[in-house]
Amino acid sequence: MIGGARHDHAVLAGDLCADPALLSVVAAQERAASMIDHPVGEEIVGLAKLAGRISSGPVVSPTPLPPFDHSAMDGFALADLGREHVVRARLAAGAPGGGAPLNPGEAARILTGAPLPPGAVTVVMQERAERSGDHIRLRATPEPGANIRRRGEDVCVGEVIVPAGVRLDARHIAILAAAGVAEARVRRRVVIGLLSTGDELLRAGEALRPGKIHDANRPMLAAILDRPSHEVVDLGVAPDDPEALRRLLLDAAARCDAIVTSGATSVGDEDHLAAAVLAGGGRLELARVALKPGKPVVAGRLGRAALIGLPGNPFAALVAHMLIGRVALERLAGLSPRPFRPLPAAAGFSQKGPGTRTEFAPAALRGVDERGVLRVEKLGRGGSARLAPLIAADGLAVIPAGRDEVKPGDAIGFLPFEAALEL
Ligand SMILES: Nc1nc2c(c(=O)[nH]1)N[C@H]1C(S)=C(S)[C@@H](COP(=O)(O)OP(=O)(O)OC[C@H]3O[C@@H](n4cnc5c(N)ncnc54)[C@H](O)[C@@H]3O)O[C@H]1N2
Ligand code: MOO
Repeated sequence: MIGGARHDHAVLAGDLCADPALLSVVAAQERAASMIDHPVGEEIVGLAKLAGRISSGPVVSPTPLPPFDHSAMDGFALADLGREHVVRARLAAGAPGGGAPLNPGEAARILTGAPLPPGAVTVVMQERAERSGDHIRLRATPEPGANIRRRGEDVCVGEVIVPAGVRLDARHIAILAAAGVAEARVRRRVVIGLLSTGDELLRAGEALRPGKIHDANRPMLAAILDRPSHEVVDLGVAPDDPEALRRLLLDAAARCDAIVTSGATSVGDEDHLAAAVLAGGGRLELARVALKPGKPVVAGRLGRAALIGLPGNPFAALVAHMLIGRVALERLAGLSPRPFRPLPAAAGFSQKGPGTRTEFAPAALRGVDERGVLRVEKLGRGGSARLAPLIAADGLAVIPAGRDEVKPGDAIGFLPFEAALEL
C-alpha cells in the first residue's frame, strides 16, 4: 500500500494497480502508444501559422543572438573607467555600426539597442552622468562591461533554438522570429474522426424524445481535439448495429489518421465496437484499466487508422481520453512524450475503502494548508455520468490506486482543467 504522505509522480500517474483483473494506467498507455508506429508526415509552415503546431525537426539558429554587441541602456559608451569624458559621437538603434573607435577619455552618446563603438569598455546610464555641452561627469566610477549585451550571449550560430517534437507556442515563435527564421518544418495536422455510438443519442438542438439523450461526448471531445495540431472530422452517431458500425469505421479509416469513438466499449449486448473492428479486418486490444472513471477502453488499428474507443459515460470518456487516448494522439502528432504530473496537493476530505483504480474526481481548490500545499475538496458524490460537478470544479483530484483510505491532509494530486483539457 502507498504511504499517505508520499508524493510520487509515478504513483500519481497510476503505474500501480492493486487489482490483477485491471491493467495499470501506464500499461494501458503503452498499449495505446504501441498502436502508432510512426507520426504523420511533415510540411513547412510560415511563422504566422506556427502556433500550436508540432515541430518535426530541430531548428538551429542561422545567426547569433544578439547579432552584435550593443547597449542595454540609454546613456554613454566609455573608452575607459574614468569619471570625465568628452562626447564624440551619437549612436542610435539601427545605426549600421559603432562608428569610429573611441580613444581614452572619449565617450559616445548611445541609445538602447545601438551598436557598441569599437574601444568601448562599458556603458553608463544617463541618470548616472551630468552632461554639460560635450562633456560628461560621472557620479561614481563605472563598472567595466556594464550595460552591454554581447553578440551571441543568448544564442550562438548553429545552436538548437527549437527542439523536435514540441508544441510551438509564443516562446518558440519569438525566438524563431528573432533569429530571422520565417518558416519551420512541422508535422501535418493529425486528422481525427470523431464518432459517437448509441441508438439513444440525439444532436443538441434536436427535441428530446422518450428514451433519448443528447450526445455530449462528441462536442466535448471536439472541443479538446480540434487544435492547430489536430483536425476533427465529425463522423456523427453510429447506431447500435455492428454492420452499420463496421461500414462507418471502414469509411473513416480510409480518410483519418485516428478514429476516436465513445460508447459501446463495455460488455452490454449493444456494445458492438470490438465486433465491428474485427469484422472490418482491424486489430484490437480491449482493456479494463485501473481508472475511475474510464475503466473500459479500446485501443486498436483499422486499416491505416489508429482507433481509440472511449467509454460512453461522459466523465469516463473525458478521463479515458486524458489518460489513454491522448497518449496515442500525441504520438501520432510527433509530440515527445510528456510526463503526467498532477500538482502535489493535500486532501481536504476523507474516504474509506481500498481504491483499486486511480480515481479522478471533480475538485475545488480551498486555499493552501500550513505547509503551503494546495488543499483540494472533492465535489459531487461521484458518478461517471455526472457533468454538473465539473462546472463547479477548478480541476480534478487525483487519488492514486492502492490507497486503503484517504484522510484529510493526505498527499494526493490535483490536475487543473487547463492541463486536463489540453491535448
Ligand atoms: N456489466 C457491466 N456493465 C458495465 C460495466 C462493467 O464493467 N460491467 N462497466 C461500466 C462502466 S465503468 C462504464 S464507463 C460503462 C461504459 O459503457 P460503454 O462504453 O459500453 O458505453 P455505453 O454503454 O454505450 O454508454 C454508457 C452510458 O453513457 C451514455 N452515453 C453513451 N454515449 C454518450 C454520448 N455520446 N453522450 C452522452 N452520453 C452517452 C449512454 O447512454 C449510457 O448511459 O459501462 C458500464 N457498464
Ligand atoms: O469507466 Mo466507468 O466510468 O468507471 O463508470
